[in-house]
Amino acid sequence: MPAETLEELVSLCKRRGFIFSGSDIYGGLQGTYDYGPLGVELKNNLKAAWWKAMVYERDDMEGLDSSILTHRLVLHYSGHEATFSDPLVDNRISKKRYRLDHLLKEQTPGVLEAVAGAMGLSEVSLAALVARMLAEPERAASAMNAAGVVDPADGARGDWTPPRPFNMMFRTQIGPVADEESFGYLRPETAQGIFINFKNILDATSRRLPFGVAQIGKAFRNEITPRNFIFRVREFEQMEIEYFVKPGTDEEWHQRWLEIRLAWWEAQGIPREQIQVLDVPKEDLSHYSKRTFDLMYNFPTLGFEEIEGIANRSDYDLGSHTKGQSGLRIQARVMENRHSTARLAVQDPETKEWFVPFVIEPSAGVDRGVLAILSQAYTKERLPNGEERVVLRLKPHLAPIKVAVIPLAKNKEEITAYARRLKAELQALGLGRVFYEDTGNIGKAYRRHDEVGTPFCVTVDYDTIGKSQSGSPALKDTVTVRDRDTMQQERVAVSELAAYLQERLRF
Ligand SMILES: Nc1ncnc2c1ncn2[C@@H]1O[C@H](COP(=O)(O)OP(=O)(O)OP(=O)(O)O)[C@@H](O)[C@H]1O
Repeated sequence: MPAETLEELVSLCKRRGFIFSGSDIYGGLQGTYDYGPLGVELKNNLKAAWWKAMVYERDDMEGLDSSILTHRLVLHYSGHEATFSDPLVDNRISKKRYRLDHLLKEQTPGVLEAVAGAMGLSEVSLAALVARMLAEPERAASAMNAAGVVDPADGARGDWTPPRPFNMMFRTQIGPVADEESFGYLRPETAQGIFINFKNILDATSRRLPFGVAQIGKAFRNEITPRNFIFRVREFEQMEIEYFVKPGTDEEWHQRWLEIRLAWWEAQGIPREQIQVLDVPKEDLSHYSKRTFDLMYNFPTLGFEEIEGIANRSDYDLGSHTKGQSGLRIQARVMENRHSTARLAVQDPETKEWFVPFVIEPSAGVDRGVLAILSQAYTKERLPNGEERVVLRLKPHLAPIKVAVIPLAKNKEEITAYARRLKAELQALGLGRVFYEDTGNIGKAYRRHDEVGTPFCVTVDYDTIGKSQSGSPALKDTVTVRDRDTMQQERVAVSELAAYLQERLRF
């Protein structure tokens, strides 16, 4: 059974070194987290699993690592300067600041209906209500104050300001001269780096449609209220694919990518039934989207929330960034581009006509993925002896530590030397992290490794070195291998150990 509350995960993550609050020793920096010794392994393994399945195992993909610092014009023509904003509202009494849709979601149905009624809406669709409130901010403030919208921080009625859009991009000075012209942005999504490199990639690889470009990297959003641990943060990582297709084939590819991505999450240990596919209502779609499926994972405490969006971005992005827009019959509504130096289009091999490809974009959050995988793997079990054990049932390829090598006696030189040698040999196999564990008694070591998801513990004992009083000489050069999930122990010859582990850890 997955974790029941977010709190138990937060506690495990801190205690065992998966995730720490950012800038913690100076009081913390809201919306930032640091991945600790085990967290960095889990996160790297998740990214490697994505890259392997989405790039190496397909024949229609290329990779990219574009820069985080982004030219202002990229985010101007992408539409982010004008529209990448969330609705912000302040409570004059508590001085707290909220994202309007989040604030409204926390109100009782009665209060919500009263706000909607005062805004002249009969039905309460949150997206429509927020849009109306931003269009008429003064009326919205009166509506909220009259309806008694409460501040979730203290449960008291607030005195609300008119809502206003708040752009979520981090603007930063670039270069030594601090004038109005010398600024750029930290990218709010990795996607734009792919679009602006479309021609470079095409020229370098001679790809033909359909093909995709994959990228993993940091993205930054100045979220109004970062919250829920690593679920909503200001600095996070995305794993994004921009898959370029011929217009007219986009809807079919959109469906195909939905299936591919659900199967991938399943292979990472997230069963299909724990994910709801939300066909995002028209009024909630981003400015570039023709249609979007959100994959919503059933998080403890939070309920169903997005881990990945799969959008049909039409020809909006390449159409926005291309030069010579007028000759390309672009279908999306795009801003006139007066600056681009590249034609981001392809030629139809038969008609010889130039056109702008459509884009299907599966965009997954690494951090939300890590949280979902931890939630799903977290299990509390009652053992036959009445004790409780916490075990992270991670898929072995995601486990931060693949194998722990444990000397039974930490003061017996022959045993520790043997264990160290074995650790080095196993490490050389390239399985991932192999850990030399001599920090406690064997029972404690097993429990520690259960809790962090280590699939195998290998114990070197007196039998291994041929010095057991009761054991048989045949046990020399054998070790016990304990399985995390079944807790069964097997005696395995050291000469066969590499093959034994390789078979079970292959993915
Ligand atoms: N603030 C954030 N913190 C962590 N991950 C994020 C954040 N914003 C987006 N992501 C991740 O990036 C993915 C793609 O970004 P997208 O723009 O579709 O998110 P979004 O729809 O804005 O998310 P939300 O509606 O939850 O703010 C999301 O599915 C999510 O996994």
